[in-house]
Amino acid sequence: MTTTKIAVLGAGSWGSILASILVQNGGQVQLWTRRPEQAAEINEQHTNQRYVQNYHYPEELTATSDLSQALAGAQVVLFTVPTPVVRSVAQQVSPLLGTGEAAPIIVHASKGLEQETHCRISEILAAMIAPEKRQGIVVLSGPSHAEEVARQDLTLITAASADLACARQVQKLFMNDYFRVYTNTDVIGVELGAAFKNVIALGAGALAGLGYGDNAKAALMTRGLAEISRLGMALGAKPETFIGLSGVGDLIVTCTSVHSRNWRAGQQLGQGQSLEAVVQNMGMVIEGVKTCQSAYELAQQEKIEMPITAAIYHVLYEQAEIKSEIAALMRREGKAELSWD
Ligand SMILES: NC(=O)c1ccc[n+]([C@@H]2O[C@H](COP(=O)([O-])OP(=O)(O)OC[C@H]3O[C@@H](n4cnc5c(N)ncnc54)[C@H](O)[C@@H]3O)[C@@H](O)[C@H]2O)c1
Ligand SMILES: O=P(O)(O)OC[C@H](O)CO
Repeated sequence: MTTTKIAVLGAGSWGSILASILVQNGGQVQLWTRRPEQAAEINEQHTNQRYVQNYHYPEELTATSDLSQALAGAQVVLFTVPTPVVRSVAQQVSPLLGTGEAAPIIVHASKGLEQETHCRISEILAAMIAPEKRQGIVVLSGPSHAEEVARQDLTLITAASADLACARQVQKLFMNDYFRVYTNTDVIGVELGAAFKNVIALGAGALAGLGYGDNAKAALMTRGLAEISRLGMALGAKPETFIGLSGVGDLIVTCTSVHSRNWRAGQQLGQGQSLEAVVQNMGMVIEGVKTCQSAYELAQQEKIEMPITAAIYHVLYEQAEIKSEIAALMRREGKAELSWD
């Protein structure tokens, strides 16, 4: 069996742990970080303390701050940088890729929408990397906190692509006894479920920060899923994708786990901290903050009712009080639960 050469771009919590799985599964991995001192820590100490505490990376994992070295001969290129920088990283990557037979499969595992354009990440990658420089584009998504994957807790995710053969290749690369991957062809649904659940998780954290209980959490998740599905379907997603791993699965984990940066950010907002302080103190990406603006604007554009997303937008971008937004949501006129009733 030949070894697959893989470049993982972005050495934060998710990129470094996905790189670790790929090495454990026999891949030859180059992990790229823009910071040479982080590459040195991973190569020499086999740690990445700022992002994943108390974890020892496989000694075969090599990190580099040289992008051309990371990409040399790569058959698979996995983007794991935060959504706001995907475009600029892809712009640096594109000239360094081979063409035809030498073109890699492009994979991404980021969860957001570009704030200014509302683009999904696969749309950004397709725009920045010419068709002859890629075999296909695959999205990896699902309920998966890096901290739990690091301790080899059981994790199930989805590899979605319009090109099912590429999705299957990526599935094979990642599958092992604790990490199970399903394929899906609904790229739009998988990417939108991943992006929008982060917005709802901010709300779930805010409820917890204010002291609300499990009834409120379940209500928010259920009505949040209704919003995600409504907007997702208007944008071309298949409804069944939202009851899968990248939909309700990821919504559950992000709205209920203390590992979630989005949930923790919401909790801190609920406890009265300012958004600026929360973002500054997190030190890691909180995708839901910027994606909330895209979701809000897309809902207006598509004329889709998304009252929870709108309430979160008002809190994040218009300095609304969380309690007044909750009161306004509760006082909305009575509705039928299902839109077809
Ligand atoms: N952490 C998780 O458990 C997890 C799980 C699934 C998906 N994701 C998604 O993966 C993506 C990355 O998340 P993360 O948790 O690894 O974030 P993180 O904040 O832990 O790490 C982000 C990494 O990107 C790097 N980076 C930032 N700007 C950059 C730039 N301009 N050029 C190059 N590198 C840059 C940072 O230095 C850092 O190493 C997000 O979209 C997130 O939603 C995360
Ligand atoms: O820490 P979060 O909130 O970015 O969530 C991480 C993953 O998306 C959970 O599946």
